[in-house]
Amino acid sequence: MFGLVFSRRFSMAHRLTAGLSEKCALPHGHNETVTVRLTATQPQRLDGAANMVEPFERAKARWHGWIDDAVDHAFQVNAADPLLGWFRQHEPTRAARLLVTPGDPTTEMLACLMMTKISAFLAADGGVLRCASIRIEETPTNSVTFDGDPAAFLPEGLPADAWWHRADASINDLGAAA
Ligand SMILES: Nc1nc2c(c(=O)[nH]1)N=C([C@H](O)[C@H](O)COP(=O)(O)OP(=O)(O)OP(=O)(O)O)CN2
Repeated sequence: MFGLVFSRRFSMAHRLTAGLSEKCALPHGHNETVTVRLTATQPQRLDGAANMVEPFERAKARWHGWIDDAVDHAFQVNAADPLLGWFRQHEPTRAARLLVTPGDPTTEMLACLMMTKISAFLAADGGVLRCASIRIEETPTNSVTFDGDPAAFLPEGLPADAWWHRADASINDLGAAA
C-alpha cells in the first residue's frame, strides 16, 4: 500500500511537572519535527492517468496549516499546571497560545493528541485518507513514534469533544471553560 509521508517543523516550549523528569520541570523549548504517514481508506490501483492517491497539496493543507498557525511557538502545558491560571489572569489573550494537555505535555502525549487531531481533519476532508502512523522528533536524539488507535492509549475519562477531537484550529478548551 502507498503511504504519503509529510514532515513539518515547529518550535515549542513546555515543562513537565509530574515529577518523572526534574530537569524538564522548568519551561524550555525544542525545535521539533512531526512526520505523519497517510494511507488510503480504500486502497486502489493507480488509474494510469493522474496516478495519485491524493494530491500532496490537498492531503497536507489543513494539517500543515494547523501546525504552522496554532502549534508553532505554542507553550505546551499540563491542564493542572498553575501557570495556566497565571496566564488566564494576567495575559488572557496569550492564553489562547497555550496547547493544553491532560497531564504532562510529553512527546508521547503529543503524538496521541496530534494523531487524533489529524484524524479529525482527514475525516472532515472526506475520509479519503487516514493517519497510519506519526513520529515526533523532540530533539535530534529523541523521537516518539505511534501507530494504532490513540484512544486506546490516552488516559481514560477524557472529554469526547476536547480540542484534539475537533477539526478546527483549537489547541485548548480554555474558551469553553471560561
Ligand atoms: N518518555 C519521555 N521522556 C522524556 C520526555 C518525553 O517527552 N518523553 N521529555 C523530556 C524533556 O522534554 C527533555 O527536554 C528532553 O529529553 P533529553 O533526554 O534531556 O533530551 P536531550 O536531547 O538533551 O538528550 P541527549 O541524550 O543529551 O541527546 C525528558 N524525558
